[in-house]
Amino acid sequence: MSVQNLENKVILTLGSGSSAEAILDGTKAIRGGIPLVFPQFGTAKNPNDATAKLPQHGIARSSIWEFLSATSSDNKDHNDDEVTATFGLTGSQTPKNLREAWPKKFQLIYTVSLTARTLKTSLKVKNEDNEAFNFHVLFHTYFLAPDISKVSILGLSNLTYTDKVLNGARALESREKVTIDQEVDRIYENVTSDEIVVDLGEEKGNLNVKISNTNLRDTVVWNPWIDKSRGMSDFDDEEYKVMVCVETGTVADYILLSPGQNWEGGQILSVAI
Ligand SMILES: O=P(O)(O)OC[C@H]1O[C@H](O)[C@H](O)[C@@H](O)[C@@H]1O
Repeated sequence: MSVQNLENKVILTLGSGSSAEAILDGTKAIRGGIPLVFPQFGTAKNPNDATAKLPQHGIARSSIWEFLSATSSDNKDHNDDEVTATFGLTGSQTPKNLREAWPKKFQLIYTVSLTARTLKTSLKVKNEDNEAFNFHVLFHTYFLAPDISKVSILGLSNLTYTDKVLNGARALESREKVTIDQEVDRIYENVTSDEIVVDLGEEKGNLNVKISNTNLRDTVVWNPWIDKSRGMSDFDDEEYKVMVCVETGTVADYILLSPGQNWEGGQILSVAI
């Protein structure tokens, strides 16, 4: 496979990675791509948390964002070309039910940059409220893979994880390569390696995607497997065989942001060739 083909494949993988059953009319978050989780991952554990009334994964993935800008660079070596788009969301732009559930004043700026080999996504959070607030953030990236039995994830060994499939049991990852042959839903904490590698097990030459991050602490690995897939109306029953989510964020603990302060974090997906 040539570099160009490999790159096309990556773009195709990332760009077309939504479920055949995904709902695209805005009534539900799209099951694919990179849904943005903010300010709550899952649902709040504690009924006293300020985010306790929010639905699963919060506000950002089911709000309509405002397009802010687009820029592109045109270099001699087109491999260096970069296209960047920014999008904004404020508390007043979120659907009424979500605004009422979490009535904080905030501003989000989401920046997406694409080069031949990389996809960068970065989120800036500004607290425009009078009080500090807590939030989680997560880039819930779906990867399309030819065959889940050939997928492995590197860079997670020796990390402590919370296993949501086993009711939140905690354990230490001993494997160099994390593979998937059953339902997996784990939060790996304090990911010290700047580089997680998702080996998608391409048949003609391996397709590896490297994930590096800025200012994020945890990595979630998720595959719903057979029963959960059947229970999801916006996911085909067989699609668990061709996908994995490897999600970069800070979700084990909240990030506390004081009034007037900014926080920024992001991920870079790159083709490791
Ligand atoms: O079905 P959704 O709300 O999109 O969530 C999909 C999945 O997201 C994360 O990976 C969570 O760890 C899972 O527990 C959850 O099932």
